[in-house]
Amino acid sequence: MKIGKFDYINNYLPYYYVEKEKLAEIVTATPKEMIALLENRKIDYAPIPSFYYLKNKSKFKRYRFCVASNGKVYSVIVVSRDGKLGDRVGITSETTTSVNLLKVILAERGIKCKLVPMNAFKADDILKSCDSALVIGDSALEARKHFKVVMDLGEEWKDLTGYPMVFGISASIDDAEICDELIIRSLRWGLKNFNEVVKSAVKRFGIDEEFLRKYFKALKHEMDSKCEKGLKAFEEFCRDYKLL
Ligand SMILES: C=C(O[C@@H]1C=C(C(=O)O)C=C[C@H]1O)C(=O)O
Repeated sequence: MKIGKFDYINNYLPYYYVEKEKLAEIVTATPKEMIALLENRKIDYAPIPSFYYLKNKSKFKRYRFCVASNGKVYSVIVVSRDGKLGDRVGITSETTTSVNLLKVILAERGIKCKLVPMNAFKADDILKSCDSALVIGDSALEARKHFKVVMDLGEEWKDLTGYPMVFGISASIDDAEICDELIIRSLRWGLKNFNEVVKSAVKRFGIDEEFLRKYFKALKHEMDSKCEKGLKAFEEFCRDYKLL
């Protein structure tokens, strides 16, 4: 069985044990690439953007492994030079879920601005022609160092609904329960051996250890009843605003 993994630090902990023990073939890709890999049956199971899952529910089975946060997520953010949103918000080419989440948040807050889809994923590039930038994953972690965070979308969602935000959800076309069991087992191993995983990630990515600990603790990787409610609320908002 081939298992997809987001090419982001946010997938490092849950896959650490599987990769260390070589328990499965892992294929890394961006969230958008992952959809194509799964649909073309190049892989058997993977996290995919939750918005895409909601749009194509009948095509997929879904599982417990997810990429979520109950409050601040740190890696799905709008950044700018002056800390203001401005009129033109450039949207990273990597997102499927978060751009729709941003639409919901702006509409709920009554904020009007132009969302500009970009052919770029780094804040540096997006901010050349936009006032602010929605960035995700590792590019967001990098952007935090150089720009001001205008919004953390995990935090905004929690303020709006009281629920966690599920950004990505594991899915398959054919039955892949066995893959989900493996990743959940690996996730639990990672949480139990948190220090080893953090030390290894610091070495690999050269990120500040204190920040990494905070980041890994903020991420939720296993669906529970609160995440289910969060996902349902997101689906309802998206329907209300005709995004789905
Ligand atoms: C939590 C994150 O959310 C990501 C956001 C996605 C999207 O906007 O489509 C897809 C997958 C998630 O990994 C992140 O980028 O760190």
